[in-house]
Amino acid sequence: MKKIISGENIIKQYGTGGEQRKVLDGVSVDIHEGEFVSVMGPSGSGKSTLMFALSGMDRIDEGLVTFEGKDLASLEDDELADLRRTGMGFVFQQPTLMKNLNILDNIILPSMRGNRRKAAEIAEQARQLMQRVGIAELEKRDITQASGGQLQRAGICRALMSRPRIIFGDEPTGALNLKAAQEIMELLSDINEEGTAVMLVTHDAVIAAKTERIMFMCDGSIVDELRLPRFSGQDIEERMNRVIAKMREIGI
Ligand SMILES: Nc1ncnc2c1ncn2[C@@H]1O[C@H](COP(=O)(O)OP(=O)(O)OP(=O)(O)O)[C@@H](O)[C@H]1O
Repeated sequence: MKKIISGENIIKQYGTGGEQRKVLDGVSVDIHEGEFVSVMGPSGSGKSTLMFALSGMDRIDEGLVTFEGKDLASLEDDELADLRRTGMGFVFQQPTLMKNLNILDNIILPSMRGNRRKAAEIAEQARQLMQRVGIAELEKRDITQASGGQLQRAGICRALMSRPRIIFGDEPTGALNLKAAQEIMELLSDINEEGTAVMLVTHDAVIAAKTERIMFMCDGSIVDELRLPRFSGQDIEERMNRVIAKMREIGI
């Protein structure tokens, strides 16, 4: 499988002078086309920092991160922003939607910037995505008139507008109730099955157990990894037990 993102010996530190602390301490990781990956680990172990480093949201101090062979450090800020906008999609715990826009406009807004496609074409694509994720009827609604799960679906539509190669999700189900979280995971799994790689950061063993490759982080390093077959919807308990057993083995 072709690599989409490759990180080699990534070091990221925070602080100044003698107070510097390596939050990523020489992490190497590859994400391949179509992979469904999650990152688990204790709070503060560096999961979000790793996601920010691999997606170019944050500059690293040492090491190398490439996206489809392109060294992110060689890109100017606007080139990096362009690459993120066209090649990557982001889904956070709370979708950052604007209060003065309806849901459709929120979804299409980022696509209107620097895009030569016609507005009607962009809106049509957004409508198709809304249909696809089951929120077609919410087009004109204000964001205060939708549930957390519906807003997260809108956030996913927005992330999919550029037809990204990879979706990064930082606790994308963290603010949702169990049913909405399950539905969002099913949606991400379907999107992944259609060919988009997905990388999630999660604290939740049930979420991680639905992915196919779980990386475990501890103190700024990836200390272990568990590979699982594609989730069929049947064997969640056994998968969770494997995740939990691995966490016990590592001691996290
Ligand atoms: N901008 C920053 N400045 C200083 N320290 C930071 C900054 N961002 C993160 N850190 C520190 O880096 C460490 C790793 O943070 P990170 O958010 O990557 O952890 P995490 O594993 O995602 O944690 P959580 O599960 O709690 O979200 C933490 O100790 C955090 O306080």
